[in-house]
Amino acid sequence: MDRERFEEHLAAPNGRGALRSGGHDGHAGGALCGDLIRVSVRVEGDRVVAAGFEADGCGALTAAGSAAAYLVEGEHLFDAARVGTTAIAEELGGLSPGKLHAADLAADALHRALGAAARGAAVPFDDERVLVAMSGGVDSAVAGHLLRENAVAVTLELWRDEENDAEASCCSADAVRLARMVAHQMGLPHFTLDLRPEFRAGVVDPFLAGYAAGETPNPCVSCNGHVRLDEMLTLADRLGARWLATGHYARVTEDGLLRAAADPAKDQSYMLAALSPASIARMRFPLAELTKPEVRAIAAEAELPVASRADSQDLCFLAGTGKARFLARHAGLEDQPGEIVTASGEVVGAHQGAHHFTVGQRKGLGVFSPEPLYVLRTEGRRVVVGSREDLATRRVRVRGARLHRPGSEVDAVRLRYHSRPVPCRVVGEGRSLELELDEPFLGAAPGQTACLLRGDVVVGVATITA
Ligand SMILES: Nc1ncnc2c1ncn2[C@@H]1O[C@H](COP(=O)(O)OP(=O)(O)OP(=O)(O)O)[C@@H](O)[C@H]1O
Repeated sequence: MDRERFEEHLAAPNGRGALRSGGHDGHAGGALCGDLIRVSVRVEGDRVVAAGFEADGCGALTAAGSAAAYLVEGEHLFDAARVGTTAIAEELGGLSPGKLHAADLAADALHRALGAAARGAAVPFDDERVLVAMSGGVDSAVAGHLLRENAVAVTLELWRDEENDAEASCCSADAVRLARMVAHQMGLPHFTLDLRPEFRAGVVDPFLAGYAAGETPNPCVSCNGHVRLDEMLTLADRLGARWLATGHYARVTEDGLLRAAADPAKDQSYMLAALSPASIARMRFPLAELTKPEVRAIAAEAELPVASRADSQDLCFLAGTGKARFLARHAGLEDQPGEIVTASGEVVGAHQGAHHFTVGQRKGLGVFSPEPLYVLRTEGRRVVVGSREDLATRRVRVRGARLHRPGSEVDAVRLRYHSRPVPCRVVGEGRSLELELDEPFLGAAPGQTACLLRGDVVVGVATITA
């Protein structure tokens, strides 16, 4: 460690107290670690014209804030967005492992400030440039790697609360740091975009309302369709990027519709079903033709530090919490005991709360029966169960339908993320439709997405209704 640069930054910090107003702020640290830092930048066009910081903590934090402000002021926005923990530590002549935390916090704050400022930036348009959505997972890291010649990276902060529900998930600060490190290792500019208010209003609140109304909502479909990809496309405009790429497994047809990925086991077109054709026209899915083992092999070959990182398993905001606790905390959906009854009204058991059940559910009913029993529906506090035959349906009503092709072209529907498409016919017109299925389907749950297909091409989307 070379103390000289460190001491210089400490003795005469660059930009300390600067930009109390007129810039965009990013904050990092908190009560837990005892260090707090604000970094501010003012961006005009494609340049960082001013930078400043304020730090409350150890000397290393002040030096790191000063280094961050010094490294980005006067720089092109993309060069500023290439400054991370390593560059800050290097500017300080190297930091001991104990002090590296200060550089991490300064980089966190800097990237939040750059992300906020980027929403008002105006970088000249480049037909080849692609904004890559990097979550800190292996899929999007490989997407970034494959497009690295023309890529700029962004990571979204979607959810964080006092009890840190999602500390292990794609939305947490750790995942943002990891994504930033991977992007910087590839030489890419990286931005952190704080979408917590939009995510709360557009995804979490409707999710909570859906459960409160006895439905089983599909938050990832609405997040992709109406929140995160729209916001990233707007950012792409600001950063002069024509394209937006993600690590989803999906394809785009020549006439601009979504199509299932080459690997049916990984296909995520269902999760993207609510994307508008205008958005699809700007999307790139570099993993479209790959299998997961191929993606991991590319990551290992390129020595990406996330090559063996586990896939995400749950909704990002539920990680570390579980649905029941989340619903109790955020929607006040406390357990309310009730009866489990058959369709004819016979009481066959008891439960702790109807919101724990989904139409089609078989496990966890706690009812002894010679024949398997399934949840048919919930009625207030009562959970109605029945046989497989009772559950099977050949008619499904949907609401909020949006078709990109005439209804007569729909030949199948996927009624759950991992279920097989069922051949069907659309009856009716407008936003409320009926689907006549060629074969019975078990467990069409109100609130879930109905992904309307022609072959393996997504030609429409709707929500299953009661
Ligand atoms: N917080 C985030 N910030 C930026 N992009 C994200 C974020 N979360 C997800 N994405 C984008 O959406 C894609 C699909 O997200 P999903 O949550 O399904 O993760 P995944 O399939 O486990 O992918 P990955 O391995 O990249 O995390 C990701 O590959 C990434 O491009």
